[in-house]
Amino acid sequence: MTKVAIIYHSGYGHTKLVAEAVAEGAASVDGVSVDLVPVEDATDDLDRFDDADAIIFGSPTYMGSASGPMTTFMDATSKVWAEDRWKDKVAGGFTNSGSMAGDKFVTLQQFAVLAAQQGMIWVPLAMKNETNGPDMPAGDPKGLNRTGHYFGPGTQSDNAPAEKGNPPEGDIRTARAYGERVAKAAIRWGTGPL
Ligand SMILES: Cc1cc2nc3c(=O)[nH]c(=O)nc-3n(C[C@H](O)[C@H](O)[C@H](O)COP(=O)(O)O)c2cc1C
Repeated sequence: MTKVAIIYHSGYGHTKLVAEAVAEGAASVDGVSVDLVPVEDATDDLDRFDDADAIIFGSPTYMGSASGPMTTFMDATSKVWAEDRWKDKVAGGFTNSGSMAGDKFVTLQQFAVLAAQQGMIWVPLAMKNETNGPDMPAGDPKGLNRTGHYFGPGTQSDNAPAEKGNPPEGDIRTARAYGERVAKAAIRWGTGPL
């Protein structure tokens, strides 16, 4: 069994919906089990991820960076770093925010740098923005990767309750596809030392 952990923070529920879509995509791959963990349960229980083959980090973008609870978690992983415990695990990340851009890229970069410090193997989204062709207007909520982030999903929700349609279906589909991609990458990368 290949194990994919998704560690996320969500203050108001929007990023949680994205995290659930990432989990759904990963779980759709044969032979993959998923551990979807709110960051509040992860920071003091880092041993939980010892046997994960892939770890995906998710956070809303708050004030142009990962949220406070997520950066507290990131600091706590220095214990793991000191012992190289996440070295050679596959890594990924996603963020959700209110604006189409909203400085989401900073949050994705934070996750990629965390992965690099931990010696992990980062998996980018590898998905074209479906909404800049002639068939769909830029940013169409039905489109895949409509915010044009390549590091990982950069989804957008309106300042309204988190529910079906907010974030919109295109972003949820993008998140599902990313979960599936990271799970497949974990299978390809393999589980044991060389
Ligand atoms: C403290 C705070 C800071 C925010 N900063 C940003 C920001 O820098 N860029 C942005 O696009 N949206 C920003 N937003 C909007 C949130 O990213 C947006 O509401 C998101 O959906 C929240 O996700 P959550 O429901 O998972 O907490 C901010 C919201 C809060 C509460």
